[in-house]
Amino acid sequence: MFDDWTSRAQLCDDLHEMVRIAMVGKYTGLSDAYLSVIKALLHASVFCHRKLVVDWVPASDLEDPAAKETPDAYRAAWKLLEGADGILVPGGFGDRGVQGKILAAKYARENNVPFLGICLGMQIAVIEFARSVMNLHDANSTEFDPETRNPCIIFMPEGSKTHMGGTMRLGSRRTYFHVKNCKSAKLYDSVNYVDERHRHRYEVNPDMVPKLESAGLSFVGKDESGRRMEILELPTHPFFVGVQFHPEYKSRPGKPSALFLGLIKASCGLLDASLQIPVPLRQGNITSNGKHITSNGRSIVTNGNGIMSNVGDITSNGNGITGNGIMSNGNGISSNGGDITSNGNGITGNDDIMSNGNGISSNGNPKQKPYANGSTKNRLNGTYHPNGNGVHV
Ligand SMILES: NC(=O)CC[C@H](N)C(=O)O
Repeated sequence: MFDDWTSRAQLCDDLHEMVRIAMVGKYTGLSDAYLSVIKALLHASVFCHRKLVVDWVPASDLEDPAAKETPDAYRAAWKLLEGADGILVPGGFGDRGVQGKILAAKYARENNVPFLGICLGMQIAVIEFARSVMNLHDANSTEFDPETRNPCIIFMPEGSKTHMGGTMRLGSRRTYFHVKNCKSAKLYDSVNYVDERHRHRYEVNPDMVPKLESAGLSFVGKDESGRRMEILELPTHPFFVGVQFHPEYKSRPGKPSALFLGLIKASCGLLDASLQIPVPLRQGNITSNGKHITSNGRSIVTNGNGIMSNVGDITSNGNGITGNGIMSNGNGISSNGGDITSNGNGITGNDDIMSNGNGISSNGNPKQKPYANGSTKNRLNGTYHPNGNGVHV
C-alpha cells in the first residue's frame, strides 16, 4: 500500500508529456470551487502517465459582448479553449456564464474536441444541441428562461422551488445503460448499471428526448424509470459525453473515475486503442465508383456507420471481403439496397468478425455465409438480422 503511494508520487514527479484540459466555469478564480473535479482529472492523467495542465477559462469571457467590453480577456479565453486537448464544463447554478459554456460545448462538438459535461455541463450540451443542430434557437433550461417555448431542461416534478438544500435530488442513484456498446458503458467495464452521486434540481425534459435522439444525440444511460436521462453521448464524435451525476466524487488516486479516464484518454489520443476501436485504415484502396465499395487492401475499418450502401451492392470479386478482421463499431455492415455478395471466399476474417453495433444485417439477399477463422463467437456483441436468406456463423 505504502509502496503504491511512493511509486505514484515518483511517477507524478517524473511526468513530462502534457495533457491540457480547458475548464470552462464561473468560479475560475476560486479553484477550490471545483476541487473534486480537478482531483479527478489528476487521478486520470497520472493513470495515463500524463502531466495535467488545467487551463481555467472564465465562461463569460467567451461570450460575444466580451469581444467589445473586454477584448483582451475574450481573446485570451478563446486562445485557451482552442489550445486545449479536451474541454470540461463542470456543474453549476444560475445563469452567469451559461452562454459562454454553450459556446464551449459547440466548439467541442463541431471540432471533434473531447468533451465532458458534468451536471449543468450535460444540460448545457443538450441546450447547445437543440439550438444548433435542431434549430430551436430559443431552446433553454427553465432555470434560465422559465418562458422558453422549447424547454429542453426542466424542473424535476418532485422538487421544491421554494425550499433549497435537501430538496435537491441528492446522493447515490442508479444509472442503467440502455446502449451497451457506447463508450461510457465500455469505460465502466460493460456493467449493466452504475451508482453515482447526484446534486441537481433540473433534468432533461423527457418529452423532448425522442426528438433529440432522432437528431443524433444518444441518451445511453437512464434511471430505473427510463424517464430521467443520466448519460448522453454523441456517437459520431470521438468523445462527447454528458452526465447528470458527478463522477468526480468517486474518483480516487490509482482508481480514477471511468469517465474522467475516458476524457483524458481521448484528449491524449489513446481512447480508441483502449476501447479496441480500430483506427480507420488509410492504406490500401477503399474506392467507391458510385455503386460499389471495394477494397483490395487489408481490411475495411469503420468507426462510424459501418459499411453501408444505400444504393448499390457491396461487392467483392476477389477473395470475398477479407482482411484482418471485419470490424464495425457503428451500425454494422448493412445494405439497404443491393445484396452483400461475394463471389470468392465469402466474407472472411482471419482474426475476428466483430460488430459492436447492430450486427451484420441485410434486407436483401446475402448469398454467402460469413465465417471467421478467429474468435467470432466471442466478439459478436451485436444482433444478427437474417432477414434475407439467412446469415449465420
Ligand atoms: N450540480 C449542478 O450542476 C446543478 C445543475 C442545475 N443547476 C440543476 O440544478 O439541475
